[in-house]
Amino acid sequence: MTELLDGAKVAKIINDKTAQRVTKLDKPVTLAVIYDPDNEGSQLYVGMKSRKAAKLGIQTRDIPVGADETTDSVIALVESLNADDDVTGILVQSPLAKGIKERQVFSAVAPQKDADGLGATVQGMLFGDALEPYTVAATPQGVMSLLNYYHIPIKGKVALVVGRSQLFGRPMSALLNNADATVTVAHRYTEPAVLKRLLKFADIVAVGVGIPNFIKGEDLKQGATVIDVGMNVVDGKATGDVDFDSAQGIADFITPVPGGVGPMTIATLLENTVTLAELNQ
Ligand SMILES: NC(=O)C1=CN([C@@H]2O[C@H](COP(=O)(O)OP(=O)(O)OC[C@H]3O[C@@H](n4cnc5c(N)ncnc54)[C@H](OP(=O)(O)O)[C@@H]3O)[C@@H](O)[C@H]2O)C=CC1
Ligand SMILES: Nc1nc(=O)c2c([nH]1)NC[C@@H]1CN(c3ccc(C(=O)N[C@@H](CCC(=O)O)C(=O)O)cc3)C=[N+]21
Repeated sequence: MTELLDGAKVAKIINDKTAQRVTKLDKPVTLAVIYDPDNEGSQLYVGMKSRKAAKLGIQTRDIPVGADETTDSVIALVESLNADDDVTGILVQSPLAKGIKERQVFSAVAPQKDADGLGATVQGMLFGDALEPYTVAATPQGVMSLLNYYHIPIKGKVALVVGRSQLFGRPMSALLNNADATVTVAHRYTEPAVLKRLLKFADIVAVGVGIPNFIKGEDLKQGATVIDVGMNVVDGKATGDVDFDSAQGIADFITPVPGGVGPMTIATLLENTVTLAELNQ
């Protein structure tokens, strides 16, 4: 039997707590969101984030940054938000317009305002398993919350992360390593035959590559836990990177798309934002 990891359900629990925490603060909580207005995905996801934030009592300040901007001008914008006492957290929605060096912009966000956990300082703290509080990238942190909610064992397990982006794969592998899994990271240059062997060996598989139905059930280990981060549109439908139907009966646990990792990402971003408000009040 394959059980669903219900991200929509767990996100609601986190969101209810976040809304409660917001009411206990004496200052408004504001998330500034920098995004490319010409990118359809960004329009969609930024809209979803802003609507959910409003429901939880978090204000958002959506700031469009188009192709006429430069890396330097966007960094200057981030620096003005770093210095703005009315801004609690900053999110730089990926991808920015071509030509703007995204990772430089991520790293311009002050660590105490890094709601999405993508800057070099907080990613370094994650890599070093730092003892001080720091924010972690919303998507992989949301995956950890989901695994923990369902009491999926991580310590001593074999984990395979497919993809190594700043947003997902790199921080996901660090989190699983910090949680005492044995972690392998696969990417574009991983030979397909090698990937197959790694998949057969992995107790936990977390996939974020952006290729619909890239991972087939037959390649998984019997009893695996499968985390599907992929968010592709096929025939107008949200479709993951894992072939959901063929994983039935093979995986013990799997996240659905939609209703899995996506809602957890948004809930974690807003949870991070209120945490920053509490730490910096
Ligand atoms: N549900 C959610 O909350 C979120 C969903 N997403 C979704 O997750 C997916 C990935 O997003 P993101 O990480 O930002 O994407 P990127 O394009 O930044 O990264 C994709 C990664 O996949 C790797 N890759 C590409 N082709 C292959 C292959 N054939 N075999 C193995 N690895 C491969 C790339 O390797 P290399 O580094 O070598 O190029 C890269 O590391 C997308 O569908 C995106 O929409 C993303 C963030 C949040
Ligand atoms: N700095 C940055 N941080 C991000 O976290 C980030 C980003 N950039 N760029 C783009 C990706 C994508 N992303 C999603 C978030 C929620 C859903 C989500 O909630 N999806 C719904 C379904 C939506 C639908 O049906 O279209 C679900 O899975 O249930 C999806 C995708 C965050 N991203």
